[in-house]
Amino acid sequence: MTEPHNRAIAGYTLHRSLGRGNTSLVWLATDPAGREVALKLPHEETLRVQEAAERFGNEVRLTLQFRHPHVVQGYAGTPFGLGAFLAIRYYPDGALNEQLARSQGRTLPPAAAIRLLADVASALTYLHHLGAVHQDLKTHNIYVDGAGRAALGDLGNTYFVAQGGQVSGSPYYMAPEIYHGESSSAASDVYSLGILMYELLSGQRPYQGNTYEELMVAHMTRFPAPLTHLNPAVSRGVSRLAEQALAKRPGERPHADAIRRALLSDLGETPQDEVYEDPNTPPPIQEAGKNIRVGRHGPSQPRSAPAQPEVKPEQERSGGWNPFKRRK
Ligand SMILES: Nc1ncnc2c1ncn2[C@@H]1O[C@H](COP(=O)(O)OP(=O)(O)OP(=O)(O)O)[C@@H](O)[C@H]1O
Repeated sequence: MTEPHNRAIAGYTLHRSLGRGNTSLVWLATDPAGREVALKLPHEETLRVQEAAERFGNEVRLTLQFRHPHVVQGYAGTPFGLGAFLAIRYYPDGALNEQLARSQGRTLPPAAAIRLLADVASALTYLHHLGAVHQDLKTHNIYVDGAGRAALGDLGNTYFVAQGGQVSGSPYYMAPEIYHGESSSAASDVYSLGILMYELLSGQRPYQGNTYEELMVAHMTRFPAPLTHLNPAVSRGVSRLAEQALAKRPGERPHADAIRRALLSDLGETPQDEVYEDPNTPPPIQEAGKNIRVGRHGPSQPRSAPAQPEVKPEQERSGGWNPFKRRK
């Protein structure tokens, strides 16, 4: 795909367009250090509309601020203005929804799916530890590397709960309380993770609908078939966990970290505590048998107030009916 661009970012060489989202056009580029990156350039329309510009700025700031092995790594960026951009890690296979589309309906082997889910649960554990909510967990926003490890991206709608932010979400993944008009929370992210568990382990989303209203009714009133019925290779424990994540009442859902631990146990591993670096103190010396540091965790700088994320319709990229028009 070669799409025209009229903005050059000093030090970056653009090679080809990787994809187009609602907010930006994403290029494969070489950065000043000679590294291949995915370079997000906001559309002109994004820069013109204040809410959209703030959403992009929010994504830039939080992506550069957060450091976690399962959150897409940000390298450099400028949040606002004509020179706005975000350089992030490049994933040659694209987003998970694109990878799944290429697999033509074949489900991932359960162990591979559970590994991805544990990685995403780990990313959510980190965000929730910081007091943030992602709000837009879905296959479009997950990237998988060549080793089969997942990272959560697209922090445009992420905000710190204590500071407030606009509620948003994608109808296939949105928790019942969000349909009711309540605020997002760690529990509503966990609900979206429950949807993702169904999707990756059974090959289908648990709730279907031809309109926003049908989806709303499904999320609020229906209960999906046990995952073990849809895929006998899924363990009872994981099947039960997915049901708990989809509890209608937010207070009845497990925390992301409990899901992470249960998924790792299902893989036969002993889950360790995640340790997050305090950016103001030097890293502690790790003792044998104690907590394992799994990466450069913790914000890379003291947290600053994020811009209020924009709430806007999301494009249905596959064409046809667009259930995302009625986003909250
Ligand atoms: N890090 C990456 N590595 C490889 N491809 C990427 C990467 N980031 C984005 N892409 C490609 O670019 C497309 C558009 O990216 P994305 O959905 O993040 O755009 P956006 O406009 O910022 O988001 P939104 O549509 O949610 O506003 C993706 O579907 C994917 O094909």
